[in-house]
Amino acid sequence: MALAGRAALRWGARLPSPCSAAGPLCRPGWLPAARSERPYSSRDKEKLDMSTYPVESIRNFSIIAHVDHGKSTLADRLLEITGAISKTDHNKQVLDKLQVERERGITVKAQSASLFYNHEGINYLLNLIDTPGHVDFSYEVSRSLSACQGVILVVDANEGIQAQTVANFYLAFEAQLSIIPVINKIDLKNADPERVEKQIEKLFDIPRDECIRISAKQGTNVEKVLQYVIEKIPPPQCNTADPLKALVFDSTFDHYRGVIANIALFGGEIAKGQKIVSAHTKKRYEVNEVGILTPNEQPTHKLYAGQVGYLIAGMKEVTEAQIGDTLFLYKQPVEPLPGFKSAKPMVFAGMYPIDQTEYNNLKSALERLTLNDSSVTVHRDSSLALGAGWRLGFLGLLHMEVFNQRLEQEYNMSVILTAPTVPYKAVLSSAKLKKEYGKDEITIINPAQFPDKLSVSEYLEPTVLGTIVTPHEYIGKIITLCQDRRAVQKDMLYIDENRVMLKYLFPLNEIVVDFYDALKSLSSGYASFDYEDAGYQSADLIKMDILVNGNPVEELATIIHRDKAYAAGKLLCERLKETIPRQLFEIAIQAAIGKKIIARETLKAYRKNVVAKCYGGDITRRMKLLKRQAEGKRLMRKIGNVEVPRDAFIRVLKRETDK
Ligand SMILES: Nc1nc2c(ncn2[C@@H]2O[C@H](COP(=O)(O)OP(=O)(O)OP(=O)(O)O)[C@@H](O)[C@H]2O)c(=O)[nH]1
Repeated sequence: MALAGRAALRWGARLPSPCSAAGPLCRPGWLPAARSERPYSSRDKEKLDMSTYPVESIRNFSIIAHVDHGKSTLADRLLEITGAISKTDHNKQVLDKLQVERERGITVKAQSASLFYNHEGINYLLNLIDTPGHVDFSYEVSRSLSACQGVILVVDANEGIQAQTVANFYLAFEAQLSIIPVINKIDLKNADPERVEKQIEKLFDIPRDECIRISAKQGTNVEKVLQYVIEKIPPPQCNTADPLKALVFDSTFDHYRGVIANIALFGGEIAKGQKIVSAHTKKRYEVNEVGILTPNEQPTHKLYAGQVGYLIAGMKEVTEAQIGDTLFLYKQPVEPLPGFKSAKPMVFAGMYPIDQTEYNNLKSALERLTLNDSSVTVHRDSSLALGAGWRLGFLGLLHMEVFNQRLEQEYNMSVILTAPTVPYKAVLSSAKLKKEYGKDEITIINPAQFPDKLSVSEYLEPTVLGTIVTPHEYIGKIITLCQDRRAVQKDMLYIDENRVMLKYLFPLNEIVVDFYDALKSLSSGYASFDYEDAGYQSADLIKMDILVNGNPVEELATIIHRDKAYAAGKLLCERLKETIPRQLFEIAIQAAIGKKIIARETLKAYRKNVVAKCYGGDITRRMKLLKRQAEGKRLMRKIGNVEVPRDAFIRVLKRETDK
């Protein structure tokens, strides 16, 4: 079932059409004023006429904020005020459609909704694009912004400006969008909107009297937000008389209808039956359906310049509706709009079926899920211990966890994920390797590909510029944590008397796994963190192998900075010792760099008491049994046949053991 359809069933979101309001689905809570402002439709799926909304009446905007500051709650209120959804408890966070979003209370995939609103006698079409707040999904934020002329910047009245508030502000500022600062949660006991206004003025140079104080939860002042949207955000600058120019800013996959592309029209109009061309792939399509999201799909006769909606045109894969692509009419080419930077995977991990007989099912689940999430990269891979699988690239660790959770929940697949690694690089010096790869520099996403030091002139590691916002009492501990993670301080600024913003250059691999957890725990949850790509730097990297009775365990190999190898090797050996069951012979668990052993744990033999029944009488029999047991042990050691149950590796590889 389409996401939109599923959302409608589960949360009762529906259209405020006159007919449905009187029908059996009718619930109290409709806002009568909103009904008359909406273009007439006698049935939900009947096509709407959007020609009554000229460019001047359109406002395209996004809500941006630090995680949990209340974007989705504010979006719900805006949807209620404009009558897009009914005011019931079932309609909490309507734009968070995925099960994982509802369970984790985070927005993963940006969603849009067209709202109809009458202000001072004029009907407006307000296109709201909800965006995710977590750092892993900032790629979604920047592409949502490209379809907007303004943003509502939501800041929690108690927490104040946080790391992602800063990052999101700059995304909007650099895109030259109008910014409406909104201070949310003023109903909280500890709310201090005045302090937050001062922070906004100091950091973003926005006069404090331009901030709106609201409670999205209770609906206080939310109408004022809509008023500001109309007054402060300019309408899009475009013309319906121009040739069609549509920006694809998102796409989803529906099993029945193929790709559904979210588009923003920067010129012209689009309707069913028109032939369109993708500027990126040069492929031609015939439009099957256009419409708006209310937030469910609502077909329209046409979409006009300035409007935001969806398009279905027989595209079979999400890659055909490339995010950032421009669509134009066949034989009426236009200058393509500037595209976006494509999503760059930051974290790679191997993925294997728990049982190899599940390989094909997992393959098709992966294919279907990646159709909906084009930011995941997939390459086939295989491992001696885990069999055939894939190496996947994710935007960050949360993205990896969310993807895994979606595989389990939406496709009923349980998988093994190997230890995450970041994309390292090696500048090759060996002529042989250069010839083999056809280039001088290679990216290493799998420790198995790590080239030997002798064939490399330099290893490089990815870095990020991290922003930390914290109450000042935690600064000391945070600075120690950052230094421990090999980070270099770049800036430090007091945003008010007791809040500090720190900027650090981090090696990416030092923050991907548990940095955020460590930061949260040492600041009692008060410090926030965000980061952006900062290129590569030279690093003393090595490949660390884990050996079990002298045999390397391929999937436990990691690429690591030399200074960190000893501690990491020791930890892995200890963990393995805990997870491998004792056997009839002794097991050596070692961490090694090349031939050099850097850590060792010994798992003592489980000494089966083979002579227990001999009552000390028959010495010959006793000796014979002991000899046989020793032979058994030697044989096992000799062939290195350590019986490690599969789930022992899984427990070591899975991140739960990191804690
Ligand atoms: N007291 C109070 N709580 C609020 C208010 N607005 C939102 N909340 C609560 O704050 C929490 C986070 O709200 P969300 O709307 O999910 O936040 P978000 O910014 O969309 O979060 P992400 O989607 O994860 O980025 C929820 O528990 C809301 O109920 C408010 O005005 N007052």
